[in-house]
Amino acid sequence: MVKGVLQMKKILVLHTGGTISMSENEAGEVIQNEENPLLKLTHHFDFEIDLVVEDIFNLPSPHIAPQHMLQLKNRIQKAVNEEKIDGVVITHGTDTLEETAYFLDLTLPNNLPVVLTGAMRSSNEIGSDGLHNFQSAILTAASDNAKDKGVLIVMNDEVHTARYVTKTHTTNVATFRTPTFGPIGLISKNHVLFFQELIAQTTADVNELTEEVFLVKAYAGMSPLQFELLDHPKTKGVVIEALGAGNLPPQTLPAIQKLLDKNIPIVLVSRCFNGIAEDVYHYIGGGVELKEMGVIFCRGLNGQKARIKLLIGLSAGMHNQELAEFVNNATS
Ligand SMILES: NC(=O)C[C@H](N)C(=O)O
Repeated sequence: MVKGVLQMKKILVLHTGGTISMSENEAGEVIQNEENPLLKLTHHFDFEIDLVVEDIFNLPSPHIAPQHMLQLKNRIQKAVNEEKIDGVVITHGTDTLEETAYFLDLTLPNNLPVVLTGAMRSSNEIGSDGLHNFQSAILTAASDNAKDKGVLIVMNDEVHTARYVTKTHTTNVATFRTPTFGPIGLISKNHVLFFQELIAQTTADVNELTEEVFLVKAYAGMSPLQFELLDHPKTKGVVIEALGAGNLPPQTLPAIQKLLDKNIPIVLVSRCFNGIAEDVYHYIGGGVELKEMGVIFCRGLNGQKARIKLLIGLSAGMHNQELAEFVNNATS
């Protein structure tokens, strides 16, 4: 590098598939492409950022599994160690984007910006949001202010954290929201502006993944049968989206106790869209009783992210108290 000359930022772009890389056919169906249309469109960008582009997968995001997330983590770690990159952008289908983002948030120790984005309208639809979101994600990944903020999601001119963002609408371009406290930043034209940041969390390195961590949702009159069926040698952990502040129908308790007696960790979040689950209610099936039974309360995460956290804790070899503290998500 010549002294006094600013070096161009180098951003690793990993395309994984999703609507952002798809097109609509004549029948109005959204289909996969052999070649990512974004590759042909980047000449529209007028910033000087060196993009190192890789089609790591070409999958609709319902086909993405924790094994793919692990592959992404390993690829990013390799780039950090060997390729002198300044940031990473991952394009991804939106259906499971929050799970991949949170997996990376929990497993990548570095402070480098890692930004995920996607699209709600495919590449040839009127008002397609893919190229714009891609550009915003690149600008964010190249921003010095995006360092040390954990993994970020950039969609529709907003910057959200992997920890608390969620997909809230099936089709609307403003689908990604953080119900608890909103986005942490905004994209205003080509400027990335941050307004708040999260308290740091514990990360865990994983090289292999535990299988069979389940997610179940509670409902009025819930049958204990669902928990009885989970009493299986392959079951490694269960996350329950409980009612309200963290309560369950009383008839489910004996089956849950049986799982706990077998040392299967049971993690509880709320099925509510907003707020945290806590041991507030003291009646049969209330949070106080569930906590006394040994159910782990996970604060503020939704069910799918609590499942990723339990999966990572178990995969990192954590048990009992250590696992409970990791999954609890408490910072005080
Ligand atoms: N908007 C999208 O990307 C949704 C698509 N079904 C996916 O997740 O791959």
